[in-house]
Amino acid sequence: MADKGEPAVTPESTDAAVSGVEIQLEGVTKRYPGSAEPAVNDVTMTIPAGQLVVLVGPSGCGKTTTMRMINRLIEPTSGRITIGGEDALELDDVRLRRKIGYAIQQAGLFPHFTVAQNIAVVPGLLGWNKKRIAERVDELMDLVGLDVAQFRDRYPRQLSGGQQQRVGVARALAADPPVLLMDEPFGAVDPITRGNLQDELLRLQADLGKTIVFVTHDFDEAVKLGDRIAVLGEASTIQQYDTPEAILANPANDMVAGFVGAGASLKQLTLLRVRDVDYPDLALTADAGESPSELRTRMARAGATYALLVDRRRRPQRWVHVRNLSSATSLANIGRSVGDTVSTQSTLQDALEAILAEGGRAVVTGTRGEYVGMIDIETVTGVLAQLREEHEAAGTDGAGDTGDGAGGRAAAGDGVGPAGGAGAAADPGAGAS
Ligand SMILES: Nc1ncnc2c1ncn2[C@@H]1O[C@H](COP(=O)(O)OP(=O)(O)OP(=O)(O)O)[C@@H](O)[C@H]1O
Repeated sequence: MADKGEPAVTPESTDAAVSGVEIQLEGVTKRYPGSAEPAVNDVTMTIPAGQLVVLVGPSGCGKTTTMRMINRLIEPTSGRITIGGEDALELDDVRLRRKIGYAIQQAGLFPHFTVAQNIAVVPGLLGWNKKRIAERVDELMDLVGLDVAQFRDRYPRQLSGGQQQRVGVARALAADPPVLLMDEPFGAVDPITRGNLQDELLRLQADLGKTIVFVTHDFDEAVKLGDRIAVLGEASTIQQYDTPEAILANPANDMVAGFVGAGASLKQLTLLRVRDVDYPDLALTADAGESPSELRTRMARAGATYALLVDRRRRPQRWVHVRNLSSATSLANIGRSVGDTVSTQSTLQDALEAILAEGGRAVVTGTRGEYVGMIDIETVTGVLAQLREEHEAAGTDGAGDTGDGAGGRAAAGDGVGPAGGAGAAADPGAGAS
């Protein structure tokens, strides 16, 4: 039988060297002239040093206004903002530019400046010498994945949207500020480029450990990027400020639940990887050199209906059913090929897709593509149940999707092998490999 033990959830820690500083907003309000209602009303929040905090909320709720008060592009009407303990209002322009990088949608590049000149803007304002600027430009282009020789002297119009965004991020990082403000920086690019830019930002942040305030109205982007998410309502009132896991498991109110949307439990699966959970090593493996009769004996002894054929490097090749063996003279060409596999690096969301495509369980491969185990629907639903329990114990009642439908299906098949095959459910003890 498949192992029904509680899956251990052990998300890896992200121990970047922190170069960021804490930002505090205390009772910050912005009233635009002529408006009866404040655009931002009495916001108090702490953005911890070295974390990526996402401000997310509906259009017009005041996200941009809140962010732009941090770098004083907008002056607060009242309240206090400190950056690394210093009052933002008391920072002069030079210190402000050194401390805070700023990246916006469509990059906001100067069209008549080359890539290098765009990246060099802040270092130039700070009075760096030419050599130091040139070195920094090269270093940053490399950091954001732009080939120096190819792109240095191009103009923004000669770049794709994604390349422009990379230049925008490089420019924001130019003076190595501890704080980075990013206002929908990936809002104007196609979904694939957007996913790549998000991955790169996560990679960069793992190295840089900046304090990043990131504005978006895309909740999925917030879940993917945020160490913490602030869900904002009208006039930037904070509806919930917590980790993505906690918000997905326990939306604080109907507004947050609406924003989280359907499938909240399933979204949590993007936060965990296969290597974070216990998946059983259940398949009985064989290589093509073994004789069919030997394998049949081993399968009978283990009570297995299916065996997994692996190549010399233990990479999964095909599933062989016990009934394929009676007439076979060799294992070379029998069975059917292993379908979607997942790696230990895959997210549980990707694993779930493979499990569903494979009818209940999927083969897990290690870093060299070798067989390391099987992950099944019970493992995934067990993780969801455990996350829910943890968050229910910690907080308010969950308002999201419970994922019970998938849990109901999980009880159906215990056999090891390509589920959906008639023999799969009758596989009592495939423990050996
Ligand atoms: N310069 C301004 N003068 C007057 N009202 C403004 C000004 N800038 C923004 N507002 C108003 O303040 C409110 C908040 O705007 P803000 O741009 O901060 O929202 P947002 O959440 O960033 O919106 P979006 O997601 O659409 O960019 C809106 O009602 C907007 O109309």
